[in-house]
Amino acid sequence: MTSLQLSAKEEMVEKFLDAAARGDLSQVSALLTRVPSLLNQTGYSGWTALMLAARNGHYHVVEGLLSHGCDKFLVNSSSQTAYDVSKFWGHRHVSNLLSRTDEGCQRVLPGTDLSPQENYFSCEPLDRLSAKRTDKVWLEDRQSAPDTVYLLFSSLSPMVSSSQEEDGGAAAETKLCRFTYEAVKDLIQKPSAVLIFLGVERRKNRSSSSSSQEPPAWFAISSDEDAAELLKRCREKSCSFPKTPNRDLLNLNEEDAGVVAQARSVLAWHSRYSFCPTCGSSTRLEEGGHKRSCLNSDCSSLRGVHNTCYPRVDPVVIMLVIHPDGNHCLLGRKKIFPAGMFSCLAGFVEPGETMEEAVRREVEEESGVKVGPVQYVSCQPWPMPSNLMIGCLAVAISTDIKVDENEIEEARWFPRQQVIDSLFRGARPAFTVPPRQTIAHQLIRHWIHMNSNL
Ligand SMILES: NC(=O)C1=CN([C@@H]2O[C@H](COP(=O)(O)OP(=O)(O)OC[C@H]3O[C@@H](n4cnc5c(N)ncnc54)[C@H](O)[C@@H]3O)[C@@H](O)[C@H]2O)C=CC1
Ligand SMILES: [Mg+2]
Ligand SMILES: [Mg+2]
Ligand SMILES: [Mg+2]
Ligand SMILES: [Zn+2]
Repeated sequence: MTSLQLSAKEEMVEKFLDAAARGDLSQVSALLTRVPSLLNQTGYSGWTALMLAARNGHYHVVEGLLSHGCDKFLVNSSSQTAYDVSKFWGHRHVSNLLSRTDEGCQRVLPGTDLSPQENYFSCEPLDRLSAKRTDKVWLEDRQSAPDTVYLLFSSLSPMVSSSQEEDGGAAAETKLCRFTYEAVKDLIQKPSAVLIFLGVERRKNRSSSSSSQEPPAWFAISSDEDAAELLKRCREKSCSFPKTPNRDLLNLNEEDAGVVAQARSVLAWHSRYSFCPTCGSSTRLEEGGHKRSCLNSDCSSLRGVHNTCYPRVDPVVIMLVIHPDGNHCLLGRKKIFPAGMFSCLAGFVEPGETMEEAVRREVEEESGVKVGPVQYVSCQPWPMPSNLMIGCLAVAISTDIKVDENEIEEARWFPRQQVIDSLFRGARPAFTVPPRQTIAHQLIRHWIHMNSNL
């Protein structure tokens, strides 16, 4: 392609984007009829036509672009979708249009913003088929099927392969290494191995007529064989078992992260509950690795249903506390945080406590601030080892800060503008927010978007 042709093409893209930004629906439609490939193009700014129309509140252009089938989940360099942009600039009619995912659901829950909250570790690419966990014959059959996928874990880390940037920079992408039955069957047979049935792949195209064949099943195996020996099984050179899961497991794609959220939590439970918590006897793995039953026939855990036999989940509340003036939020830092980073306060829910009370107690314990209303926003599985992070917004009813120095090094009220600078502009922010994969980041973002039209 000559430079002349290239610039003509670029000119066409800019013309199209300009029409969308100005709200000129007839020009947008005319250009799309001539050049349909313009639909999801980005210009110099990195914004699509949908983002620009959403930025300026042009409802009919947004509607027109959606009817042409444009991709509403594309993001700009600040990781904002068109929906985020319209919410930020207060164009509620446009954000409602962009968030409409299922008209039927909105009739049942009127007024609810049903745009999916996409927290990292929350994606469910597998159908867990929990009813099949007790079907030993089916499980054994799936174990040895040629299309079955195995993930290999060592010390609670999955084997991954990382592609490096060409200039030797940071790891660009981390992928789970997948193995066949033939490649790992010797490991499965070892008595120390722990095997977990994770589920079967969800069919992408449900109407597909080739559905008589079962979709591939996925298993996780934890092995105590030497990690260096295990790595020799992988053909890719760049494979490893990450050493710092809190950091390294955040570079997976969303689907792999969703699978790891389940596998790592269940394996962590096995590694911590080797013996029966009720009587201390040995236990046996059952139900595709989702249950441990006591081998002592007199044990009371064998009578009735006992939660000690099933993988545990620890609920944790995590909250963004908003100042009574509506314009500041409370963030704190632990000593272990990277320099300059502040995050939402968080704490384990205690027995016999509601989520709202846990929010009020933890905030007061850690910062001395009293909290009134609490509102649930979204949640996130956090497999270090098995937390469910329950994300809330909360409104403060007192503002003096007195930190619990055992847990928090510093807590401060941050003005909205400083938070916006940290999230989006980042030239010289007063502080840094946690990475986008954390629900803490998403809660802070949610508050900024929610209030952008005040
Ligand atoms: N995904 C995210 O955005 C974030 C995730 N987290 C996670 O939330 C967890 C809880 O937050 P913290 O502020 O540390 O809680 P916290 O404020 O309740 O304090 C932790 C202390 O509580 C005690 N504790 C009570 N129940 C516990 C349990 N079930 N397991 C372990 N310790 C327990 C221990 O003494 C521990 O040192 C962290 O471990 C961290 O992994 C925390 C902040 C952000
Ligand atoms: Mg805490
Ligand atoms: Mg605490
Ligand atoms: Mg606590
Ligand atoms: Zn027992």
